[in-house]
Formats: sequence, structure tokens, C-alpha cells
Amino acid sequence: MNDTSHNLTTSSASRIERVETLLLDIPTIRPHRLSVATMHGQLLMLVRVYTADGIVGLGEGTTIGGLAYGPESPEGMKLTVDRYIAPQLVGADSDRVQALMDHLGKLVKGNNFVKCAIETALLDARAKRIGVPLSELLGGRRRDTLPVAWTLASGDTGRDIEEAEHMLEMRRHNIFKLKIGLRTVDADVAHVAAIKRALGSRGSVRVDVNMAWSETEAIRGMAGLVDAGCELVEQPVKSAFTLARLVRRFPIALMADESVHGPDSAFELARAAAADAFTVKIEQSGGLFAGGQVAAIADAAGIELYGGTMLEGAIGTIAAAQLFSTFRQLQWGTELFGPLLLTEEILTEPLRYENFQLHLPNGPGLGIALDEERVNSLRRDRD
Ligand SMILES: O=C(O)C[C@H]1C=CC(=O)O1
Ligand SMILES: [Mn+2]
Repeated sequence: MNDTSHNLTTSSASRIERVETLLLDIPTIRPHRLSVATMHGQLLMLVRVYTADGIVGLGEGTTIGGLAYGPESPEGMKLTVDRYIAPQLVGADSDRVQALMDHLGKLVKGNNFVKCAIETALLDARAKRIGVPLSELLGGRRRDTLPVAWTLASGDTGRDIEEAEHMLEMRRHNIFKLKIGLRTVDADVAHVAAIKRALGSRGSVRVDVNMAWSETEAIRGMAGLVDAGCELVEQPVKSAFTLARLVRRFPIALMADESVHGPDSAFELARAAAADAFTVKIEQSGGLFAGGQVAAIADAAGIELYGGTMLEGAIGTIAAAQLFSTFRQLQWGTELFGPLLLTEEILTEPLRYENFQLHLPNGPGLGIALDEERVNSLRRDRD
């Protein structure tokens, strides 16, 4: 610790003794095709914060397609923790989560994803120490289960329909988000229409363009999506100005995702009335508290909410679920299916997905436990 933070150090039970980072490589169950990348696997950066009384706080930093989606990569996050953050945390009082995060904020600019991983680990440790689910440190749960959308992104219309049918049969998902933006607008609209036609009223259909369209493409695309029976379009274009010009132009909800990266941007979008709904992502927002602030801004502005994902593994997914369970409104449900896209289970007890919902655990902290053997076998540096 440097001398500006001497008041954060402690010799008590909550003292941070060690911070560990791991990289886990896990294949996906099928290629996942987005307009920005095709994923064949996911790389999870796990953080463990060890405290003097034997508590271990868990956090995760994960992104999509390396640096193809956002400005941080799992390998870069590991370096940032090891080199710049861990030395600041060792010796500090893990119970002082907000003060510690403020301190780190002065030393590390940006790096929202990695800050989320660290804040999650500190909150997990704190909640475990006082014996409550993490949601209770975020204002308290308003719901114990969360609706979970599934993303259809195999790249093939027929295969996507089969996959959706399987999800409906298992009663695991009845909300489907389609990744589009790689093909022509007309081909994408035809793909969406075919899937909606096959599912009818049994499943709702939304799309995520991941900023791939120009404004004129978006105008053509959104008109077609309305006719196709699609209920929502997520981030069709890059710029917030363009979003503001598109919003309410068509009878289809417009959601901002990449444009929402924390409370400041949420405020600007709300001020410009640039979206009907926000995707809240804990990593993109810069942590759980920041994600809660994004939701509060949305509430104040009458903007609807969706619980988003960076396709995190179990730790990031359940951390997000703990936050989303506290939201006053969650009009569009969530897409917390990340662990289901991966071939390997890293928990001793898998997350419970049942009846189209993710069921939140009731144990202290995140409420999950890692299967150490499995985690070790997936470590990139195991050799
Ligand atoms: O929302 C995104 O852009 C990222 C993510 C969420 C679901 C999925 O398949 O990809
Ligand atoms: Mn998105």
C-alpha cells in the first residue's frame, strides 16, 4: 500500500493476505457467431482474494472474442491485477469494499472489466464474512429467480430452429436472442422471420446487431424486423446520436448495450432519450455498484432494463444474478446463460436453470463453490 491509502490497511481478520489470478480455457458447445467474432471457446480470468480469517472471495473477468468486443482481454486483465492491483490490495481491509475500489480507481483508469472482477471478489468475501447472500449488500433481493434468454448464433437458420425447439422442450428458455449483422440486412431479416414463424407464440424473438449496421441499414432492417415479429433490437448501430434518431421510429423496442459503459454513459443516453431499454452488464459498467447505478438512472428516466452478459462463466454469471435480483424492474429479463454455452462445469453444484428461470442460490456471498480439481485441469498454465 502507498501512503495515500494507509488508512485502508488493517491487521484484523479481514486483512487481505494474497490475491491470485487464473486463466481457464473452456470450449463452447458449438461455434458462437457474433458480428464481431466467432467464438469456439471462452477464456475466463478468475480472481481469488484470500483473507487472514481463511475466507476466499471470488471474481471473474471475461470478454468476448479476445479484444474483438471490448477494450480488455482476459490475459490483459490478469496482468493488470498481478502487476498493478494485487500489490495495492495486500495488507488492506477487505471489508472496506467501496473505499478500496475508490483507491484503485485513482491508480487505475478505465479497465471496467477488471475492476468488476476485483469488486466482485471483495463483495463475495465481505458477504461470506457476515453470512449473507451478496444481493443483501446491494440493497436486497426483490426476486429469487430470473428469466433467462438463450442466444441463437450457430450461423444456420435450420440449426437455430432445432436448438430453440430443444430449449423449449427442456423448458429452459422461451426467449431467444438472435445474433445478426454478418449477412446482408435482407438475409438477416429473412433469417429472423423464419425463426419467428417456426416458434410462433411459443417463443419471443429479439436480435442483437452488435453495432454492425449503418443508419440506413438500420432503418431498412428495423422496418423488416417489425414485420418479422421481432420484439426488440439491441445496439443496431454504434453511435448514441444515431440510436437517438432511430428510437421510436418503428414499433420495436430499441436497446442500448455497447453504448452503456457505466453511470456516466447511462446518464448521457437517458438525457438524449436514445434508447427504450438498457442492457446492464456488470463488467461493462465497471462493477456491481456501478451496474446498480446504471439501473437507478434507467429507473429515473423511465428506461426499461435487461440483465446482460459478457458470456461469463459461473462466477460472473451468478455475480450479475445477485445484482439483477435487486432491480426494481427488469422488463426484458436476463440473458445469464453463459455457463450453459461451455462444455465444462467448474462448480461443485451447477447453477440451477429450471422452468425458463435461473434460480438464485441462498448461501453466503455468491453462493457457489468451485470444483478445484476441474478448475486446475482447465488452467492455461497447468503445465
Ligand atoms: O450482448 C452481447 O453483445 C454479448 C453477448 C450476450 C449474449 C451473447 O450471445 O453475446
Ligand atoms: Mn449485445
